Amino acid sequence: MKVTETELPGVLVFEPRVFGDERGFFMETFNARRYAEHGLPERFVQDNLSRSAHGVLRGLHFQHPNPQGKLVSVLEGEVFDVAVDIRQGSPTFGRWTGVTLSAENKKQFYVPPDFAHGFVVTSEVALFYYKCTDYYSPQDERSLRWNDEELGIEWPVSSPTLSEKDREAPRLSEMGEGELPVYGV
Ligand SMILES: Cc1cn([C@H]2C[C@H](O)[C@@H](COP(=O)(O)OP(=O)(O)O[C@H]3O[C@H](C)C(=O)[C@H](O)[C@H]3O)O2)c(=O)[nH]c1=O
Repeated sequence: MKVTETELPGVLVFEPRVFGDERGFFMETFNARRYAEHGLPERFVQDNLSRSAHGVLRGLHFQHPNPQGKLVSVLEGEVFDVAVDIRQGSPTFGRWTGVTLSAENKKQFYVPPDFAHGFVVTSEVALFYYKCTDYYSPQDERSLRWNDEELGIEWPVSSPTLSEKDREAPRLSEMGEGELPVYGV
């Protein structure tokens, strides 16, 4: 398995080994012991699957408190996936990193707890599958504006389809006291 670090410490790209033959292919999509060797928690407690059409952007979302780490992948189609460091006091606070995930490249992206996460669909349809290190906690769910100028995320889709919640999300600078995680805590 190939593991690539990004410019944000802890945000990693995984490329699992793929065994192809005349029947098709086989790959292990998760192995707690092996992924823990690269710093991931062994405990993932919830798996999610969403299906979206071209141009749909889900995010930027995070839970605070009770943050979720997410190991994300694409089973059908292609997305541009983004992680944002929102930890107050972090040396990379407000920085983002993105990666193209697709059924074809079979890449996985690890977004640690206390990072905001979102993706936009760049294929006709995308099936988005991910593992979470903690449970969904609706009262802790927060949104961050996808096109916050201070983040400057270079989304490959200029006019995405958003939920009302995401359309109305605040900018990072508009987040109130206690709404953001603190680095090192
Ligand atoms: C996330 C979640 C949602 N729901 C329910 C709540 C709503 O009635 C419905 C749709 O939720 P939402 O519009 O928040 O779904 P997404 O926009 O895909 O949200 C996700 O999108 C970005 C990419 C993320 O990283 C998060 O995992 C998550 O926030 O599913 C649940 O029942 N359990 C869950 O874990």
